[in-house]
Amino acid sequence: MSLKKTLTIAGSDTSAGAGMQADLKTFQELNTYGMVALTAVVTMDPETWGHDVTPLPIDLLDKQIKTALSIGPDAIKTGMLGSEEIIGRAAQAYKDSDADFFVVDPVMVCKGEDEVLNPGNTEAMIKELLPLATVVTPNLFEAGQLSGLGKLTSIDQMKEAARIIHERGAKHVIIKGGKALEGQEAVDLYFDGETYTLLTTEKFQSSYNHGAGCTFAAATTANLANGQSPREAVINAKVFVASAIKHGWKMNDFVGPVQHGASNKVEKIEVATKEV
Ligand SMILES: Nc1ncnc2c1ncn2[C@@H]1O[C@H](COP(=O)(O)OP(=O)(O)O)[C@@H](O)[C@H]1O
Ligand SMILES: Cc1ncc(COP(=O)(O)O)c(C=O)c1O
Ligand SMILES: [Mg+2]
Repeated sequence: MSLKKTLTIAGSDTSAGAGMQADLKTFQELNTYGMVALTAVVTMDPETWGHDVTPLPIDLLDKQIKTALSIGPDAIKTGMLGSEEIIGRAAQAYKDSDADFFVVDPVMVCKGEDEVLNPGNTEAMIKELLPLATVVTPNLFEAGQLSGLGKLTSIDQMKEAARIIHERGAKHVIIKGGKALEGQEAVDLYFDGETYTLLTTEKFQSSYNHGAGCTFAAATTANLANGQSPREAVINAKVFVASAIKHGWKMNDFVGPVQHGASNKVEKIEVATKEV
């Protein structure tokens, strides 16, 4: 049987835990043929690990998308897009493709929420990406922005945010409580337009989880391409990422990436589900 093809439109994280590197590693672990159209390159200052984002020329992105679409991806994922123009290109790429699935990881900032957002990007994601999304995978902060509710701190607020994001066109919404939601467990909320389901694992160490979000969305993309329903795809993506976080490792004094292959090679973490 031939492999399903998965395409990420995303940035390069030179430290290789997140971004298109995480996507490709995950696509490979989950038995798809992973492809990339690169938007930007993120480099780090070795002394401070301060991030520097260098966008690629837009015509180079256009050429990559044209090449990748000619190969025929079955599912497309977006990661760091960075500008309204690129958000528009990602939306158009999905429309121009024959892909059946579009997974939008609405990356707004790399880590934390202390950086200034570009409000134009959020507006463009709401207008151009959400109406096309098979699944959208915001973290707590991004869900607050996409819903317009601001800071979210409870499951009830996450449900309200998921309802609004669904109303804005995303067919399936998963809000990652993850490391940001208080408590002993890592809780994500899944909404399919009818039912709210909590997906829960133990909360593992939070120091070495760089790339968790990208890995989760990439696993969802590969699972959809391989025929899983959106519900199965997100549950199994959480198995994949929770295992990767448990076995995350210290890279240097600043960062530790998840271990993308842990679910296949070390252990599979169980995910509990509960309707709320
Ligand atoms: N410390 C942790 N232990 C277990 N799971 C976690 C932990 N931190 C995040 N996760 C899970 O990893 C996935 C990615 O979430 P998160 O790290 O919040 O995303 P992002 O990297 O986009 O901010 C979610 O399924 C979340 O619940
Ligand atoms: C290129 C790129 N994309 C996406 C992200 C977001 O990563 P995460 O999976 O931690 O949300 C980062 C963070 O460093 C990045 O460098
Ligand atoms: Mg993220």
